Amino acid sequence: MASFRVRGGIRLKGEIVPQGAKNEALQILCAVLLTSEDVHIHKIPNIRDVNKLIELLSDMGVAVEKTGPESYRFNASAVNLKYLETIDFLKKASALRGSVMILGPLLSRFGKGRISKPGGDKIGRRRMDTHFLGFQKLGATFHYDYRKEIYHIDGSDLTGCYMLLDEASVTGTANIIMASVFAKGKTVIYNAACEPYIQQLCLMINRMGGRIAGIGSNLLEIEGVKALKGTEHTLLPDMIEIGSFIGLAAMTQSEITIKNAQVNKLGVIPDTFKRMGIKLEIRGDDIYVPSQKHYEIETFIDGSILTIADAIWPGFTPDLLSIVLVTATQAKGTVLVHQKMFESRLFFVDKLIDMGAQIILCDPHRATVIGLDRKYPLKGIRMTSPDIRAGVALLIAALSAEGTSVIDNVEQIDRGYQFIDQRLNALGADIIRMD
Ligand SMILES: CC(=O)N[C@H]1[C@@H](OP(=O)(O)OP(=O)(O)OC[C@H]2O[C@@H](n3ccc(=O)[nH]c3=O)[C@H](O)[C@@H]2O)O[C@H](CO)[C@@H](O)[C@@H]1O
Ligand SMILES: C=C(OP(=O)(O)O)C(=O)O
Repeated sequence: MASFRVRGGIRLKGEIVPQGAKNEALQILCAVLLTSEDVHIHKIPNIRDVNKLIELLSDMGVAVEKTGPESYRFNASAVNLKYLETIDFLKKASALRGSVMILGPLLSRFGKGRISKPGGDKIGRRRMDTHFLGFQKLGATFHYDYRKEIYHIDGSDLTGCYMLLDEASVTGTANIIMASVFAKGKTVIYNAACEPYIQQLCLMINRMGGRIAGIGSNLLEIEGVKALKGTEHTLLPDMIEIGSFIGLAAMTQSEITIKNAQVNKLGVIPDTFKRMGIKLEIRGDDIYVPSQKHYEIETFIDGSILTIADAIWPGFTPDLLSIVLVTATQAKGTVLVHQKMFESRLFFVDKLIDMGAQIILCDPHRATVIGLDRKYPLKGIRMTSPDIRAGVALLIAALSAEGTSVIDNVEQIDRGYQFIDQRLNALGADIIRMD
């Protein structure tokens, strides 16, 4: 288990380029299974979850060639379906959440798929009903082996249909889109997730010869095609990393320019941080965050306490609420953070409270933060990173704190943030990785 030793209280300065998006990468990598031709992908982040998925694809027989520092070429013309029967496959697939999205392409191209219960953050119940209900509507049969925790899916003759998803699941929507690209006739998916990464997946499939309409909305229409060809695809910058850098800059009074942020794809993220009083300047496609001693959280127009809550896109992503929460600890004012989607994602606040933050955990979904307005700095402590985003929230807290902190279990952070210690040290931070 690796740890970070962090000396806090240093102001950072400089430019940082966001990595390619983790959650887009996981969808796009699974989509290489849809064709026997080459798929060339750029801006692939060098992070644990993505590397594990690439390794899994390679073990499945996908030819993987690294063509540049952040580029890979994939060819899935010789997928070894026998590998899906092995313990090794089940073990590797269950190491991350994103692996669940190999099911859709396997089902549509080979008529069957199999996967063990996927991993990912332990942030509450993470059901997958939407995925399997969608596959079943297309005509697939589904079987769950409770004892072994293995999902089996079969269906060589999928037929397009109308379906209203029970919830706008992100990975569920990606899976059903990929399952339906070769289905006979038209598939209509209503209540589809429509975040930029899903849009990117649809655009990529259309470049491969797919016929998806309604991209960007929650009503997708997919005309089945016989086959898909190869393509080239560049991932978007990671919006969660961008939001994390905004919070980091505010907390540490740093002057940071986030380069090439594709600002028009960030939805309400910049405005949400602005409502916390953080000054941001959009300069071309960069986000400039000046060094700010104070930032004051707005109230609602009627004077009541601001609530920042997650919602499906175009709402505010749940993956940034831990960052909002930590950033609020040094703001002036009060905010209610409402994590509606996940039920175990706010428990990390006990570490922030130990550091001196004023937070009331109202219930598993809601925490009220009373900002300290820098009257007292947080104090460095030893802590463990419980999940990827809480891990980065703790890192931000440690960077702003007085004294030294140690964060254990930083493998959680490495799941989603590429060389974060080195990249922040390049801006002046003092983070030492201890293996
Ligand atoms: C690999 C990947 O891409 N992971 C992301 C993906 O996970 P993932 O696709 O697993 O998450 P889902 O969108 O399925 O659901 C997330 C949570 O929100 C709940 N829910 C979802 C939709 C809805 O309309 N109502 C509702 O309550 C679900 O029950 C679940 O508890 O999307 C989540 C929600 O943006 C992100 O936190 C994860 O980082
Ligand atoms: C929850 C997350 O990841 P995963 O779905 O892979 O667990 C996340 O990226 O914040």
